[in-house]
Amino acid sequence: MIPHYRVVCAIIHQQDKILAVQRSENMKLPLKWEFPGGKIEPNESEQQCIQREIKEELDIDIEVLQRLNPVLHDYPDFSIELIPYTAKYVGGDLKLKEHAQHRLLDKHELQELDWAEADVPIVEEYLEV
Ligand SMILES: Nc1nc2c([nH]c(=O)n2[C@H]2C[C@H](O)[C@@H](COP(=O)(O)OP(=O)(O)OP(=O)(O)O)O2)c(=O)[nH]1
Repeated sequence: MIPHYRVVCAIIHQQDKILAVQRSENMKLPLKWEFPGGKIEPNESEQQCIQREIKEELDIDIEVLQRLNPVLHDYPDFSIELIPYTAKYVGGDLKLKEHAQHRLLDKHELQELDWAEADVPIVEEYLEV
């Protein structure tokens, strides 16, 4: 049986820009772009998870806004339910703890990145909102 993960990610707006982060070479899905977030821990709500992960990975504070449609995706060695939330940057200096780099992009630039496969439908839905 391959593992299944429930993962929450945040589409964070900072003024008119959206934050994307690139996975490091030593992570799974190396160098793919994603929205910051991570696996839900036992007894944790989706909103608690996203607040915790954003603090751990980026050391910034966000206000969580709206839940978008989750995506189910099968990678060759694991499967995920990826649950996106829109969010607003509220403060703190961004420090990357795990990722290779970050970019703040205009909405129309999002499709130029090499996204993790599970993120592709999320980017597409977000561009329609
Ligand atoms: N955080 C995040 N993870 C994503 C996205 N898209 C996507 O396929 N994933 C995958 C990558 C990871 O395997 C998993 C999220 O787990 P995680 O962020 O806690 O990853 P991790 O550090 O545990 O990674 P690893 O140690 O297992 O290599 O979901 C996304 O947009 N955001």
